[in-house]
Amino acid sequence: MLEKLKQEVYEANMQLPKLDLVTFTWGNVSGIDREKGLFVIKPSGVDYDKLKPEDMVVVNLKGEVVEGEMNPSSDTPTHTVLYNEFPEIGGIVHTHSPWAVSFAAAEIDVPALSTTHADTFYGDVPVTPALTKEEIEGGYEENTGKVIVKTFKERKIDPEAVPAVLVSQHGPFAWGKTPDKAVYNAKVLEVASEIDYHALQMTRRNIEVPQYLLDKHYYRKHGKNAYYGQENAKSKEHAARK
Ligand SMILES: O=C(CO)[C@@H](O)[C@H](O)COP(=O)(O)O
Repeated sequence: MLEKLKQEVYEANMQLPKLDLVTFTWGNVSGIDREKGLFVIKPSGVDYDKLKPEDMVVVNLKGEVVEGEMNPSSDTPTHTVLYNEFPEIGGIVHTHSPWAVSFAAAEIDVPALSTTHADTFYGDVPVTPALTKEEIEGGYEENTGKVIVKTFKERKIDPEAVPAVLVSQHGPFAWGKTPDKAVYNAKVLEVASEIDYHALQMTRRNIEVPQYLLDKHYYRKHGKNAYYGQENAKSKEHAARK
C-alpha cells in the first residue's frame, strides 16, 4: 500500500545524507496521506545506504503500525502527535544537524537575523522547554510531540509560518506541505543556525586591535627600527651582493 508515498518518503530520506544533515542513522523523514489517515516513515536504525522504498513503514494516526517488516523510527510517536495537532503539514523531518542541535543544547531560539532565515521562517525558530523527568519517563517521544505543540500554542506561533522547532537538548524537527519541502526547511534551519552562531559570536566579542600591530604597520611603512625595517636592510645587503 501507498507505494507512491513510500517512494516519495524514501527519496526525501535519501536527501538527508546528501545535504549533510545526518550522521550514521540519526534522523528520519515521514509523509502523510491525509485522505487515508496514514503516514509513511523511515524504519528505525537503518543505514541510508541500505534503505529501500519498500522498507518504509505505514502507520496510522494512533501511531499503530499498519504495514511494515521493520520497526518504525523511534520518533514515530512525535511524528504522530504533530500530524494530529498540525493538520496542514504533509511531511516531517527530524535530524541531529549540529548547528541546530547547538542551539537546542544551549536552549536558545534560532533568531531571525538574516534573509536566509526570514525567507523560510517568519520569526525566530523556537526551542522547547526541557522535558521534565515525568515527561521523559512517561514516554519521551510522545511527550516530545506534546511539548512542541504546547510551545507553539503558548507562544502563539503559527506552525505554517515557522515550520520548525528545536527540541531542547535533542535537536530540530522541521515540517512542510510535502516531505521534500520539510527536508528543504530542515536544511535552511541548519544553514541559518550556523550563520546565527557566528553572528552572535562576532557581536558578543569586542576584540581590540593590539596597538603594537598598528605600530608595526606604521614602522613598516616608514622603515623605522621595526622588524620590517630590519628586513628592508637585509634585502638591500642581499641585493648588493648579487
Ligand atoms: O534521537 C534519536 C535517538 O536518541 C533518534 O532521533 C535517532 O536519531 C533516529 O532514530 P531512528 O529514526 O533511527 O529510530
